[in-house]
Amino acid sequence: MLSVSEAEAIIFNLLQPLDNQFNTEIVDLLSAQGRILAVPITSELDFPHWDNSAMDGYAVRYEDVKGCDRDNPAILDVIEEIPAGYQQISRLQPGQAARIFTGAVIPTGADTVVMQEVTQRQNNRVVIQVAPKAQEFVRKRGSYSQAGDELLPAGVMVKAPEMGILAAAQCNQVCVFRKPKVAIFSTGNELVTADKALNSGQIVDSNRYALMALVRQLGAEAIVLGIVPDEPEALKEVIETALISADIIISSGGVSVGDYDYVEQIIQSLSGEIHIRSVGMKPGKPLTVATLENEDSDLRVSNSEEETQYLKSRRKLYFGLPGNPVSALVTFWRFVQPAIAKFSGLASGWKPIFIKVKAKQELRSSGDRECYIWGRLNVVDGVYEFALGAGSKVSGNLINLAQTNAIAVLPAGQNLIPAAGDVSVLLVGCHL
Ligand SMILES: Nc1nc2c(c(=O)[nH]1)N[C@H]1C(S)=C(S)[C@@H](COP(=O)(O)OP(=O)(O)OC[C@H]3O[C@@H](n4cnc5c(N)ncnc54)[C@H](O)[C@@H]3O)O[C@H]1N2
Ligand code: MOO
Ligand SMILES: [Mg+2]
Repeated sequence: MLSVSEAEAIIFNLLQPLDNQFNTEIVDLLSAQGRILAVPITSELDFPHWDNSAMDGYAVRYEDVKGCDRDNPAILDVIEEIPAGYQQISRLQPGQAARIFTGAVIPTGADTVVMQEVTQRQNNRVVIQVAPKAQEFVRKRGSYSQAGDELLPAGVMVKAPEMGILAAAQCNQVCVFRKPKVAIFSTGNELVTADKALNSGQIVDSNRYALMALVRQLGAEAIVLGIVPDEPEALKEVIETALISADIIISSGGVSVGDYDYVEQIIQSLSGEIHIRSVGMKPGKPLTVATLENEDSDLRVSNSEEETQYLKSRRKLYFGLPGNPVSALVTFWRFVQPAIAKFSGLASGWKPIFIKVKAKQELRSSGDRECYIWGRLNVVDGVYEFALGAGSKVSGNLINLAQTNAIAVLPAGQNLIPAAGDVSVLLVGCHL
């Protein structure tokens, strides 16, 4: 059985991330939030665009004010007022000052700004009793970045600061990676949708809803293909459908050793290659990972020869998650989430995030497999602490998974972490 790190390495190597030759689209700036930049962003603008004032005060010539103090104040004629957005009229001559406000253009002839708090106004003259440093409170043109500098690299997800930077650079059409298309379906005769009455022996296909939420949370497009009965033909059809429209396929259920677990068999019948059949982890042992040839609908339209070759070279990644709801979510968080994040074009921040924290309670595991115990990461007196989730830690117990934001990891061979001991936890529900 593969270790978790071996399985992770196999998955990350199988990934063929979206690239900026065939997998980009142009979106309006307002629709760029949450998208991933496909090309670096530069601007012809300098930032700041011109020398401007960092303070409300007076624009002066340093020569006129250097060395002044309470006994020898500098007294200057105030020749005009320059609020932000105003274009000055006259050039500052020796012995002159201009009233200036934060953000306003530094008038020609001035090179320093004196804060108004250290001045006294006397009609149309200003008395300055504290000598500033040369060029103090002047935001020099181009001091943040120069025309042509890279403002944002490719592979960055557009969040609030990046939205501001794109706007400041007047990047109104943004080139981003297209969204990953992730097909989701569930397998099992016992399953019904949430809106159906439950007959005896039936349960709701809760995995679909949870997995759809996780896929969307990553900014990917969820293609929900519903419930597939435990019939080989039905499963084959839905996988073929998924192969046409999706980059990544996620199924849950039917990957264990039961007589109705057909996923592996059908993947092989579609000449898929199975790379992972099970992993030494609990929960999540029966995880199945495969690749299948590209039956992309794009292949049918007349592409350029180059694009056809490109599409043919792109295999589809298949994750057969275990049916147990907690197993499905834990294997998603541990493997599928970083895989989709890397596939989506993120240059960094896609790897799973583990942090070392204190365990609030004693943590136990069988020790035979790498054990994932769900719970919550809380901040107690400014320090992260991992608190166990409620209820029995069995992989069918979805109900007690509520509010989970972290999963404690006990490596194989370690079956106990004492209360207040150090534990490594996997952050879930967020990625940097
Ligand atoms: N003899 C053995 N039996 C099992 C083994 C084993 O090694 N030897 N592995 C166990 C482990 S570990 C897991 S995990 C499960 C996984 O089995 P499957 O992936 O084949 O899942 P199913 O059998 O189809 O379902 C398992 C369980 O989960 C419920 N389920 C299934 N799909 C959904 C869904 N979409 N939403 C909510 N719940 C779902 C299903 O009703 C079953 O209760 O195998 C163990 N068995
Ligand atoms: O993989 Mo199972 O999730 O140990 O129940
Ligand atoms: Mg089964």
